[in-house]
Amino acid sequence: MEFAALVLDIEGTVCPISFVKETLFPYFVAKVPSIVQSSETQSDTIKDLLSQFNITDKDALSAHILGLVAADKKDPILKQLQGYVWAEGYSSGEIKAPVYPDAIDMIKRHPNVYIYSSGSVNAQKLLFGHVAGSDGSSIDINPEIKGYFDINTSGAKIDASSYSSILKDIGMADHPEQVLFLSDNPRELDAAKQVGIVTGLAIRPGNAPVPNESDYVTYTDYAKL
Ligand SMILES: CSCCC(=O)C(=O)COP(=O)(O)O
Ligand SMILES: [Mg+2]
Repeated sequence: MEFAALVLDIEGTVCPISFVKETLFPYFVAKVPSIVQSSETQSDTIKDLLSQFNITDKDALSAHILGLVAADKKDPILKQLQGYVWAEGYSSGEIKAPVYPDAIDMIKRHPNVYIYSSGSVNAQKLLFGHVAGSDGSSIDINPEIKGYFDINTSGAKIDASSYSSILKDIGMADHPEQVLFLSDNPRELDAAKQVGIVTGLAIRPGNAPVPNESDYVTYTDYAKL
């Protein structure tokens, strides 16, 4: 096996960007106004997250949250809140995650797979716990994943220090050259490369074009990983 550990981004790497932008985000956006308006009756977790925005006026709070989503801000409070709201959609069966079949195979095949996404760890576990099967069923591939990292546990994905922290957490601080990080975002790859991690640029339908694509090792599928 070429790499001792794989660290995988989610959006644009193991599932299409369209799933996040056209399913997950709209589901959340549709729920925000009613959740904010009825915040007193929400779970303690949601109440606590809403209070962390420090905006008391409900209309202003809704507008703020919706603005963060529209701008695709990787805000740590927003990202946690989204996970709790998506939970309902996953458990009702309304949301199933279209993880690429070759990504599922890679995750099942490789013994040391870790996830690092801006989506919260809670949201990551929901996604991998409700993967769309070819027969319309929902598959849980969490047992195949060794660990999860997000911007709360490890920091922003464009900061090199986040990758140092992950290397330490997965016991690979002395062997970054044995770790492969896959992402569709070259800024994330550049940050990981700074600490010696090997990087791979995911090229998938719907991903943003990367003008300097030839500077990266590219993967259009994960059959060889
Ligand atoms: C649990 S994935 C939800 C997707 C999401 O909220 C997001 O911001 C995707 O970011 P990524 O780092 O996976 O590109
Ligand atoms: Mg991504």
